[in-house]
Amino acid sequence: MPDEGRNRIGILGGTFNPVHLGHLRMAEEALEILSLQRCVFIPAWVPPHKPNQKIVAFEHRWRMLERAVAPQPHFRLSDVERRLQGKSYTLITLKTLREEMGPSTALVLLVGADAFFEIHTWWQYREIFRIASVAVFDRPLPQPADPLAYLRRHLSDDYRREEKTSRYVSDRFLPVRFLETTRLDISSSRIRKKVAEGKSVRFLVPDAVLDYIKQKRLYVPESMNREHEGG
Ligand SMILES: Nc1ncnc2c1ncn2[C@@H]1O[C@H](COP(=O)(O)OP(=O)(O)OP(=O)(O)O)[C@@H](O)[C@H]1O
Ligand SMILES: O=C(O)c1ccc[n+]([C@@H]2O[C@H](COP(=O)([O-])O)[C@@H](O)[C@H]2O)c1
Repeated sequence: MPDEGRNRIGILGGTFNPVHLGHLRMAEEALEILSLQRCVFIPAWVPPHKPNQKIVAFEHRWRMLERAVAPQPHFRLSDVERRLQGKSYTLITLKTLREEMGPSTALVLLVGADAFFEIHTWWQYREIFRIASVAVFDRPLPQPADPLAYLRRHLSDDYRREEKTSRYVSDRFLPVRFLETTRLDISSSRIRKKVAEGKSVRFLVPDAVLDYIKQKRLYVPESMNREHEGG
């Protein structure tokens, strides 16, 4: 179904371990550039591709997101992946949201370039491109990637660049857009590392998230937490 006249909702899934200003800026720019009604943040219950990573409890990631998202009128938080349990496959999430939101809503999946160029490894990834259009956000990548070659190789060789809109379109799948957005070289992994080393992460996460990290002593090595408890 074409997007015209439908509510357009941005879907930003992630581990959010923790949520940071890169995520929030991504949602803010998506609202503006893509004329979205709102942007929904979806913390993964079990991120499918991070099996060996130490991830803080869903409850902590949720509470940090609440603090980051709640003050923003066009941002929402969804517990759909908590309700679904098991591994958080994006296709299942999108299908569930489509049922919940109904056909008058057009879903726009928001992903960073690092995640996008791995999307061919996601579960039944082709189906994702039938349910949601995709918007890709600039992020420094280890190697330059060619969007058209990638789409043709992994999805359909009829993908082409529409000059007027600069979207990549196909007769079989929904459009994909690469956005020129503010590049913020902020990542959750770098934030966790800094906290573990006792360094400041102020101005990388919202103050309310920083307070939560400090209060719960998240990302601090176990040994230091033991020292803390011991006085
Ligand atoms: N600074 C950023 N700029 C653009 N996109 C981002 C940025 N940080 C995260 N994203 C995107 O947001 C989504 C969720 O990211 P995620 O929660 O895994 O954060 P992360 O910073 O990439 O985490 P980690 O460093 O632990 O891998 C992904 O699509 C990711 O590409
Ligand atoms: O569906 C999949 O197979 C799949 C594989 C890897 C990542 N994802 C989703 O991509 C989003 C970003 O994932 P991550 O691991 O970079 O935080 C998050 O919503 C994940 O659930 C989804």
